[in-house]
Amino acid sequence: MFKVLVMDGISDMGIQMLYDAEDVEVDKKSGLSEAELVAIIADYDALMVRSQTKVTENIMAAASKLKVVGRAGVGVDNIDLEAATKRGIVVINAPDGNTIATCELTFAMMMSVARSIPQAYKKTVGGEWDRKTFVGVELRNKTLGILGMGRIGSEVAKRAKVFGMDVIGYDPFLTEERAEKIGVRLGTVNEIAAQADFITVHTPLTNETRHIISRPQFELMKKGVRIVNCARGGIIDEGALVEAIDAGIVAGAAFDVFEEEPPRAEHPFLNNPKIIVTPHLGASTVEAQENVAIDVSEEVLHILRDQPFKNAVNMPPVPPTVLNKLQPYFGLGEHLGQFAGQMTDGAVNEIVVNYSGDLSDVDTTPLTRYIVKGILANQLEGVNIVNAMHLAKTRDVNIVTQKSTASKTFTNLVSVTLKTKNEERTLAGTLLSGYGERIVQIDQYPVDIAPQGNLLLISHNDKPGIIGKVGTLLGSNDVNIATMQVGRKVYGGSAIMVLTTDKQASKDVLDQLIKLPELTNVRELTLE
Ligand SMILES: NC(=O)c1ccc[n+]([C@@H]2O[C@H](COP(=O)([O-])OP(=O)(O)OC[C@H]3O[C@@H](n4cnc5c(N)ncnc54)[C@H](O)[C@@H]3O)[C@@H](O)[C@H]2O)c1
Ligand SMILES: O=C(O)[C@H](O)COP(=O)(O)O
Repeated sequence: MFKVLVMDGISDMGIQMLYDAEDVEVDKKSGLSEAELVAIIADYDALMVRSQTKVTENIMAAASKLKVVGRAGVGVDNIDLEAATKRGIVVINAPDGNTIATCELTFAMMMSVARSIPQAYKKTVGGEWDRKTFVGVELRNKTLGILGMGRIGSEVAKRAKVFGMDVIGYDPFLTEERAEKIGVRLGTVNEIAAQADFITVHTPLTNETRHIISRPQFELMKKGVRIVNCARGGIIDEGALVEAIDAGIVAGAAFDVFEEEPPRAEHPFLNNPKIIVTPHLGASTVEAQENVAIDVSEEVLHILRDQPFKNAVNMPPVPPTVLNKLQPYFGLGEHLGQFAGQMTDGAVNEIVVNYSGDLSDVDTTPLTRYIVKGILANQLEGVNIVNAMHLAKTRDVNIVTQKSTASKTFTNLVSVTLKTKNEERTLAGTLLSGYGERIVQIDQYPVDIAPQGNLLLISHNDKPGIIGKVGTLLGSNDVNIATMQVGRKVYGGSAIMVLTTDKQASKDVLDQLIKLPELTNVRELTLE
């Protein structure tokens, strides 16, 4: 039974599939401190949060069973991604579900700041009938500058066009073709600052976007500009904004998000009549909350059940077409890794993976993760496909991927070479239609082995009678041989023998084997 901890009031309707799942037990909690979470998190396989719960390194360190943190929303700045990756915890988000809700709040804020709706409301309910103070501006024929033209920025642009606005967009990843398609002119941050009547930001908060609008940009702005932030606190420099309002440059601002949330009582925005504020409500619609909770619940179930998932934040996304093609090879990749890792002595400093045939025209990075996982699992505990590459990097293991279109014999072939200071070992495998995974080469020897269970990898000198000797010795020690493969290049030269056995040979049996004069090496491998 998997235990899922659902925090932050995530929609009950959205997580219904978790309640319905027979292999899942759901606990709903909210408002827990870091210490309280640390105390209970070891019980859980999955944690689901919105933006309130900070999923810190301390929480991850205590989360011995945790496989996944699901963020029911877009921003993952409340989750320590590095700590999660290090521990092999998948972090997923729900990137699409709250786009429209946030876009619509942005418009509500833009119109509110254009017409001073909150200020007018406050006076009216206070008994004043003030029709002089609140003369606003229209959106029509105004220039809207948008920083960040992703999901939300693009939806804002579309609606702005309908309002008759001229839109300038800035986004390093926005191509001219796409900008043209959505009717947006491309501009730099400073061009937007100089030309816009309204500016709205829709980027994540990163080192590049922190204070992307600050004093130098406010100095370029037209008098009467209005500023909206429904993305993340810190993208716009809060102190510089207040200065620009005081200097008469900015006529009004609307903020849903703050550098520190919730803002302190003395925050300068809270008593400034030109600034309207909401408490991070962008995603707070019934529809958005249901959408994100459904999306994240589906993904959490996939991860808990070891099924493929798509929205991992701490792993590159895998397009469905690529996933469909690669998925059948994941088992082979992991077994090749386990086999190669166990047949190699010493610290691996380079892993060379060559994909040929059917696999040469697809992004094989996800498959490489399975191979690296298999290799490292021999030396390290807690390796999985999330942290495998990270662990390899922290151990200075160089990973080289090569592709070759033609495989002489097989329609697909994956070869793995491990290099250490003293040796270089190669293993190759294929997926045969109707036969499944096969290992077809060990170093220079052609073989045909199903990679599973207990294996004995024996190097020997090719002499008559040696197979019988090994068989007799194992039989007399009650180790039943299930299959046997012998590979050699030339008669009488060095050769290998690969046996699958029904049970593991004991240390004593391995010692007896290596004493046979024809054997040069004996190694026991276990594939899971
Ligand atoms: N207020 C809320 O409740 C709320 C709700 C949803 C999303 N958000 C926030 O809104 C932001 C945007 O969400 P989205 O779903 O559109 O994300 P998205 O990933 O679709 O779009 C972000 C865009 O920002 C662009 N970008 C990145 N760095 C940039 C830079 N230096 N300059 C300009 N553009 C840059 C990216 O190329 C991308 O196109 C996120 O920070 C998200 O957390 C807030
Ligand atoms: O990044 C997001 O998705 C928004 O900031 C929404 O956050 P919330 O889930 O706490 O409303």
